[in-house]
Amino acid sequence: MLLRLGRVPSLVVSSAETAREILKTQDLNFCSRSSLLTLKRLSYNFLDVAFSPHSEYWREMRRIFVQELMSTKRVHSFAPVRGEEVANMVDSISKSCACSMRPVDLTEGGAIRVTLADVAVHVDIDGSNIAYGLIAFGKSYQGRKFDGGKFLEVLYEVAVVLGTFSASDFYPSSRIAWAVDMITGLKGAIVMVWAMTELARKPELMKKAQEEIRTSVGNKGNYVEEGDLNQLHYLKMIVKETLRMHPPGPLLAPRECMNQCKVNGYDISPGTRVMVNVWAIGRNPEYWDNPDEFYPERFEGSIIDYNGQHFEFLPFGGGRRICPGMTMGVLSVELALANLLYCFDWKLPNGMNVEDIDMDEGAGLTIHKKSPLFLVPIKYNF
Ligand code: HEM
Repeated sequence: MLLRLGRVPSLVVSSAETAREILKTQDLNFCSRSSLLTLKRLSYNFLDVAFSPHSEYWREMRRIFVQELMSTKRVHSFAPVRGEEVANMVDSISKSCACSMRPVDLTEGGAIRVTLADVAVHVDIDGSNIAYGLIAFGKSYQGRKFDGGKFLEVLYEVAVVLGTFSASDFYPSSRIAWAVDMITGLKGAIVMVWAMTELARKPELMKKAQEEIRTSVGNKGNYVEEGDLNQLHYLKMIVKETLRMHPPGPLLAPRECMNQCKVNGYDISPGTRVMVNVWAIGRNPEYWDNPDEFYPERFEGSIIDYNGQHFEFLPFGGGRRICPGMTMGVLSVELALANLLYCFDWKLPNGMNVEDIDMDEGAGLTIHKKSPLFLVPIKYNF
């Protein structure tokens, strides 16, 4: 579908077959990003990886990012940081359920977001020479006190201000939200919230996941550790199913066509903005049975994965611009979700029924839950 948004010809791709054409067969024609003014300023004239147009500079930056920061070895070396943050999250929820049956807010600003933002920011900033001290966020920053919450606050504020002044974006604030998510990896918060929302609507699935985790991990410690995750097949299916139904980047990050080419017989001009609608593809009945049903079992014995090779399931995109933080993002989500399910039973607040859970999605280029998710945690004791 070709739309003209302002003066920008914008191509929306909504089938797995055409997504393959864009992200694989003709990836070299479509692996640039649009040069939006807001992003240009936010990224100091595209000095980043995510928004930089295709160039020698981007190739080199991405190579460094992938090899030095996001290699499997490096991501695993951050395990203690993730463990510490997840423990903080569990402890803070434990405190609130020790005193009362008070519901906790699991959405933005709530326990989950803080945890994953901290983990992601550790890693993001660690990439530069400012370095590894930051891994212990809140502790030291080249000898100075570093306040992670404040840092995020400032980042958001700058983003919003830039969004306000830009005339060139058609969705200023949401595009900026995407930018901030991209920089900080906040999309992992989004996934956690949807996973808990879907499980709250289907208590039998939540119970099944809890049984798997509690049986497999037993009572050897207070938390699920990263080494335990390999055994948790059902949990992994829940994360996949959440990414299918609620991909945090429903249109990926907009690409830009670099060369005159043909897609499905149509002429596409250089400069055309390209959005791959992975949300629609993930809910297309041609590829998925009962696509609107949250049914993690559909991944049982299936080879479909989010590695960019299965074009009906593209939560991390594909081709040269595929998300380089995939391993890190999935690990963080799996670990945090496993701990929420291992350490607590979850109930709906008094007077609330499953049908009352609001599934509305916030508008924008990232799809977050519009209203907060309040659940009552009950500490589980072996
Ligand atoms: C569950 C969590 C995450 C999801 C669902 C996600 C999703 C995405 C998507 C859809 C894209 C666009 C891909 C494309 O255009 O084909 C992307 C790009 C990117 N992501 Fe992620 N991401 C996640 C976590 C992370 C984390 C933790 C980091 C870094 C620490 C990260 C860093 C990036 C970067 C740098 C890009 C731009 C790559 C480029 O343009 O070359 N992401 N991500």
